[in-house]
Amino acid sequence: MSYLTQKQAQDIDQELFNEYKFSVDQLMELAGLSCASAISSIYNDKNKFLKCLVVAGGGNNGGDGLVCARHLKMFGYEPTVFYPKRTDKELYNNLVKQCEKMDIDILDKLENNNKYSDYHLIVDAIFGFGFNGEIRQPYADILKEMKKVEKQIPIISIDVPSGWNVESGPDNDSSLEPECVISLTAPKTCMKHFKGKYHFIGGRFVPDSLQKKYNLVLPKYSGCEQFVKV
Ligand SMILES: NC(=O)C1=CN([C@@H]2O[C@H](COP(=O)(O)OP(=O)(O)OC[C@H]3O[C@@H](n4cnc5c(N)ncnc54)[C@H](O)[C@@H]3O)[C@@H](O)[C@H]2O)[C@H](O)CC1
Ligand SMILES: [K+]
Repeated sequence: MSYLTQKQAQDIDQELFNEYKFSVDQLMELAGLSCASAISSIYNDKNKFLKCLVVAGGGNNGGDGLVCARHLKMFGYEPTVFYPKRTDKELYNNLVKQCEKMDIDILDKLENNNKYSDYHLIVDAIFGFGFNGEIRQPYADILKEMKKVEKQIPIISIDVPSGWNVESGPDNDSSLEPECVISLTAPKTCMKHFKGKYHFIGGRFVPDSLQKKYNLVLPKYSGCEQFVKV
């Protein structure tokens, strides 16, 4: 199977926008839908897994999380979004509005009466392939708190486990160990270090010609599925 460097992931992303003329909203919708679909294929028992906390960062990974929350709600879950630093751009403002109109709470803070342990699943949509350097606040503290509950509450990371170096993977004691990762387009090289239970590929929007250009060898999607298990 192919693994992408950070630059390859960014190049493919740019090519999808510039040469293939997709808009970011389109790809984000398919990415978020594939994540919610993969999640519901595994964590399908609503008696055990109902309340989901989607932790969203300020970039497109966070946008995927906002879309994923909306689809989780459609699929019968009770998602809440923790969005500590909102990005004031039309795309993200609209995604927030869509969630609010679907009665999904968007929180700026998690407090004593609303904490990680109140949820059955945590969706990590903080950083994807745009992550670089040392983790800055407030995300450094947030990731530490998520780390504390990862043995009790399954963490599902969208595209890249947040805080991992996109290429070299986990690099310190506070690196998350998600139970499930949904790699979008193709896994990044950090996923060679993944030791969790479930790895999916999602984001079914890469045309054959682009797949050939980058020599991507990936598991094949079946039928009309939005995700494929690795
Ligand atoms: N082609 C695809 O596969 C698509 C994937 N999508 C998703 O988009 C992300 C990549 O999005 P991008 O906006 O480029 O970057 P991120 O969201 O990963 O991160 C940027 C965000 O994070 C901040 N940041 C970066 N480093 C740090 C740090 N060390 N400390 C704190 N904050 C940091 C930065 O300032 C930005 O706010 C990809 O992974 C997929 O999830 C698209 O949705 C569709 C196409
Ligand atoms: K992530």
